[in-house]
Amino acid sequence: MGSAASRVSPNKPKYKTSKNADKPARGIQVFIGPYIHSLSWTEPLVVQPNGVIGVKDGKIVIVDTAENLDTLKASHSFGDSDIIKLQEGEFLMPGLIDTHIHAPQYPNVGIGLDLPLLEWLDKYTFPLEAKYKDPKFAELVYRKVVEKTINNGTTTASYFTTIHTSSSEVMADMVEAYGQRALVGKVCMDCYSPDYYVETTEESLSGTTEFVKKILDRKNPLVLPTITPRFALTCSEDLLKGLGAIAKEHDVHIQTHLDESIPEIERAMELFPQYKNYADIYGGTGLLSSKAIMAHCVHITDEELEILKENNTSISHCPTSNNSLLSGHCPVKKLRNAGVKVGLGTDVAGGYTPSILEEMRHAIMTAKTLSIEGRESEPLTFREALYLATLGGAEALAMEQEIGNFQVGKSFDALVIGLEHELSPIDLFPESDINVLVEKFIMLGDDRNIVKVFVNGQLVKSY
Ligand SMILES: O=c1[nH]c(=O)c2nc[nH]c2[nH]1
Repeated sequence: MGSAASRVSPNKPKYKTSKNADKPARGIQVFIGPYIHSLSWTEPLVVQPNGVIGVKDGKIVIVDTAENLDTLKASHSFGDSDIIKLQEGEFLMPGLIDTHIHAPQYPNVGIGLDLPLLEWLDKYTFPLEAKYKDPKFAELVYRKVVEKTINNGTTTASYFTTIHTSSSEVMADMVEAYGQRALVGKVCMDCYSPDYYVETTEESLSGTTEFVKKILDRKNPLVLPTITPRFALTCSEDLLKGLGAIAKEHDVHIQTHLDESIPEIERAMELFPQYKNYADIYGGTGLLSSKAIMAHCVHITDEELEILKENNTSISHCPTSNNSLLSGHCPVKKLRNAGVKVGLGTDVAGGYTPSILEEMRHAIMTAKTLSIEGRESEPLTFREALYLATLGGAEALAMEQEIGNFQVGKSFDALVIGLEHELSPIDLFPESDINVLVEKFIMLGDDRNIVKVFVNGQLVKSY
C-alpha cells in the first residue's frame, strides 16, 4: 500500500479478487511453470518450459529449473506450501513497461484522431488538460487510468500529467495507492500555449521544484518524479535551462517529445534558430542525460541520433500514436541497432490504446511496412517486440538494474499469462507448446489473458 502521504485509496476493481491483493507476500513464494524473458536486444528470447522462480520481500531470489527443485528446497528453506504451480496454458513473463503515457488525456482515448499533432493539441488536448485545475476531476480520471493500465499488465509507466502541481500529486497518490511503479511528471509550458492553459516561467519552475521535493520526500522507491517540459514549442529557453538545472540538482528523470512530426520540427527550429537541430535544443539546455526519455523520434536525423548516443539518452517508440496522428513511421529497429536505448509507449491519447501489448503489435506492423518500403533492413520479430516492451523499456527508463527481466536481485514485476481459462479470446489446438502460447499471446492476447499482475512482489491484479 502507499505511504502515509497517499490521500486516495484503491477501489476494489472487479478483477481484484485475491483477499491478500494489497499485502506483500510474507516469506518466500516459489512459482513453478514456464517462464519467458529477454536477456538483451541481441540475445534470443529465453523460453523455459520448466522453470522455478522464487520471490522474497518483493525480490527475485531464485531463477532455476524444476529438475533442481529438491536442492532448491533445501538451500532456500521452502516447502510445498510455499509453491505456486502455474496451471495448464499459463506462463510467467516480466511486467510491461509503458515509457510514455499522458494520464490526463485518458478521457479522449479512442476519439478525436482526425487531425495531425499540432492541430490535435489545440482542438482536443489542451482544452481537456486545462480541466485538471480541479483535483477532483484529476482523481476521477487518474483512478481509471491506473486501474486500466494495471489491468493491461503495465507494471511500470512514465506518466505526463498537466501543468497543475496539486493534481499531479493526485496522480502520484493514485499510483502509490494501487501499487504501480511509476515516474510522474508535472508538465511545463510557459509560452506559445493557449491563454487558458499556460503558466509563467517562474510558476513552472517553482511548481516543478515543489513537486519533485514532495515526491522524493515520500521515499517510496516505486514512485519517482520526472522533469517534464512538454516540448520545445511550448517552453522558453529560460524554462528549458531552469528545468535542466532542477533535473541535475536532484538527479531525476526527464521526459519530453522530440522529432514527432515535420511541422513540429520546423516550428522548433523557427523558435530556436541558435541551436543546430531539435535534439541540440534539449542538449544545449541540459535536458539530455542517461535518465532522459525522448518520445517519438520519428524523423530523427543521424546527427541527432549521435547526440542522443553521446548523452546515453533513450527513445520511447509510440507506433500507434505515430499512425493515429499521421506523424510518420519510426524506424525502430534501425534506432535500436544504432545503439540507442528504446522502449515502447502507448502515448495515450495520441495512441488510442492503453495496452503495451497492442503497442507491440503496432511496432511489428510498422516495421513490416518500413521493410517493404526498404526503410528498415528487416522486420521486427515478436521476440524483439517483447524485448522492447520489457527489458528495453527498463533500459530506456534507466531502471534495468531493478526491473525488465527475471534475474536474481531484481524486483519481481511480473505477469501470469493464461491462455486456457474460460475468458481467453484465443483458441488453442493440440500440441501447442510454450512457444506457440507466447506467440499467440503477443499477436492475439488481451487483458483477459493477463491473469495476475505483480509489482515488487505485490499482487496488484488477480482474476
Ligand atoms: O503525442 C503527443 N502528445 C502530446 O500531448 C504532445 N505534446 C507535445 N507533443 C505531443 N505529442
